[in-house]
Amino acid sequence: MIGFLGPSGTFTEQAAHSAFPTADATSFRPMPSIPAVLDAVADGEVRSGVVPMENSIQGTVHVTIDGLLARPTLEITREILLRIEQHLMVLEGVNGEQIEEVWSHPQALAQCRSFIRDRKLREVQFDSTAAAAAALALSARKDVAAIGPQQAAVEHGLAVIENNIADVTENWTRFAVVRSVGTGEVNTLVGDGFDEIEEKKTMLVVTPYQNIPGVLASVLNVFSALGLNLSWIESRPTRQRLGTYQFFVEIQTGIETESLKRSIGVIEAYGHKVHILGSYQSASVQGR
Ligand SMILES: O=C(O)C(=O)Cc1ccccc1
Repeated sequence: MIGFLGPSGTFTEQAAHSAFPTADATSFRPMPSIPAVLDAVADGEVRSGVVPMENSIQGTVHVTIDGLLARPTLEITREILLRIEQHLMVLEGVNGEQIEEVWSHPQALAQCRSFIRDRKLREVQFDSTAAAAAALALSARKDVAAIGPQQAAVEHGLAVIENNIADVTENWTRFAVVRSVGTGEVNTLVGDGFDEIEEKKTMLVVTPYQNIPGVLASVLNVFSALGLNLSWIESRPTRQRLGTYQFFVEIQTGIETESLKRSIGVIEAYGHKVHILGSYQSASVQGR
């Protein structure tokens, strides 16, 4: 079973199908929210879960990475890159002039900020793009539009009245495939829907021993001293004290690389905690 941020018609559903192209339709299970997907994987209710992690316009999906921090038994096994196109959809027969309010996932709303501001629309947040589309279909409201993928309109019987309404046309989202640590599913590397496989990457969560000045720099210096490239970095509050952070660091090499193992050893010797969140193939962009 593969859990994904549902209902049917989400971008995440496309990412899930692209991660598991040979799985049959009954293997995919829509879930109502990102935490629900992560819980289902942590509880063993589904073997894998697919969630959005980062967007090229809007940045990190904090619900996802905070959810990973809160569930240390989860690991990332794959990343999927998907090109995103946001469309405006309404009930059959409604036209653009009637719209006063837009419904969608916060990331989708943020990607269409100029469009929403120009038209002076109110925003209402939903757990996913397709959840907004489904709610609109049920509500029968003529003053509301949903924002999301074409597929959300198809699945929920809405009409797309405007295409490509995001602020930037080159809009990419990175999704993570997660599973419970040690459940034995092997990273499948070739022939599984990727156009191209490049290199490996490793995601670490570093919890500093003390949040002293320069702690992040000292950790990053270890990677640079050992010649390792970083592809992503993000800090999140520890939730214990204002101004204290944990760091996500994604390194452009696999966990089996000697210099990475050595870096982790040095950082741990400083007294910091290092959690390996996953080591996976770096995905090239899909859908070109
Ligand atoms: O998968 C979806 O449809 C979501 O609601 C999450 C999302 C939102 C915007 C871009 C990519 C994924």
